Amino acid sequence: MVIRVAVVGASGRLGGVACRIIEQQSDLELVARLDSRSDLDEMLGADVVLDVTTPGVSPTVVDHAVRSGLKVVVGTSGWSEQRLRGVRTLLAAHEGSAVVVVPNFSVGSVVATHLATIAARFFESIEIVEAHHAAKVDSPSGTAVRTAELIGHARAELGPVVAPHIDQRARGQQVSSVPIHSLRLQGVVAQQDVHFGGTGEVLTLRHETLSSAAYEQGILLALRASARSTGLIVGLDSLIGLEAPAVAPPAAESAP
Ligand SMILES: NC(=O)C1=CN([C@@H]2O[C@H](COP(=O)(O)OP(=O)(O)OC[C@H]3O[C@@H](n4cnc5c(N)ncnc54)[C@H](OP(=O)(O)O)[C@@H]3O)[C@@H](O)[C@H]2O)C=CC1
Ligand SMILES: O=C(O)C1=N[C@H](C(=O)O)C[C@H](O)C1
Repeated sequence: MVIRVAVVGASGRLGGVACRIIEQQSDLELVARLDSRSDLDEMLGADVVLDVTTPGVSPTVVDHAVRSGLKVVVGTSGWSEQRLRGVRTLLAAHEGSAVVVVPNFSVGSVVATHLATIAARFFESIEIVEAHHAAKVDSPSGTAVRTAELIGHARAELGPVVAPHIDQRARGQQVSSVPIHSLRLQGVVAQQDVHFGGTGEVLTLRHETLSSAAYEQGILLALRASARSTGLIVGLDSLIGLEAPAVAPPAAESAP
């Protein structure tokens, strides 16, 4: 079966990558390319909508797609736990729909975040430093927010991390108690370091995106999974054989 895909945000950096690789697949057909001048109804001939827009626009795209009976893959950042709660409510009223929210399409990033959730139990001093290209409009990154949320969940029984002097602006923005520091630098694609401080030791988990080619495999995985799934899936974890993050109620919500 050929999966018909509409890309919203097709004229953007990630949208361009997505359109190119979708067109190279025999089981995917790119049926619509939408940008900021498009009418969202242009997505209606598709089976799956890929949203790669902006954090402000993304909820409208998801809402429109789900209410139109389409499945959605969301690559756009900004989907914190709070925002995901709204999707759960929306999906409950639209049985058969699927929303796959992927904070990071890079497999290495998913593995790094998974490792961070393991390390989180062994350190009470944890901070994230993320760096992105200078054109990125949002901060902290969606990946960093998700990583912090999952660290917070992994430490649910241990309590918040220790973040001294957090009232000082240069100490970062806290998400689930974890301070996040954002750099926006020319020359960078994307990088995230999660630092774990212990007694006489520091563990650092670094993931570096060297080019947008890192997103290609994950985009295809998510598109194919969305077509055969119902409910909410967050992250590529369950699609690459890692245990799905426990932050969202898992089994009842996804059926890939
Ligand atoms: N999950 C992941 O692995 C990755 C996620 N991202 C995220 O994806 C998102 C997009 O990133 P990037 O491609 O760099 O951003 P760009 O700024 O390059 O592209 C944004 C796209 O959104 C479109 N757009 C803006 N407003 C609307 C609207 N109202 N309706 C429809 N389309 C609209 C723009 O269209 P126009 O050209 O007309 O303005 C453009 O095509 C960001 O949130 C980013 O963080 C990025 C890389 C990887
Ligand atoms: O804007 C980007 O470039 C990226 N955005 C995502 C994020 O906010 O985490 C994913 C990746 O880091 C690239």
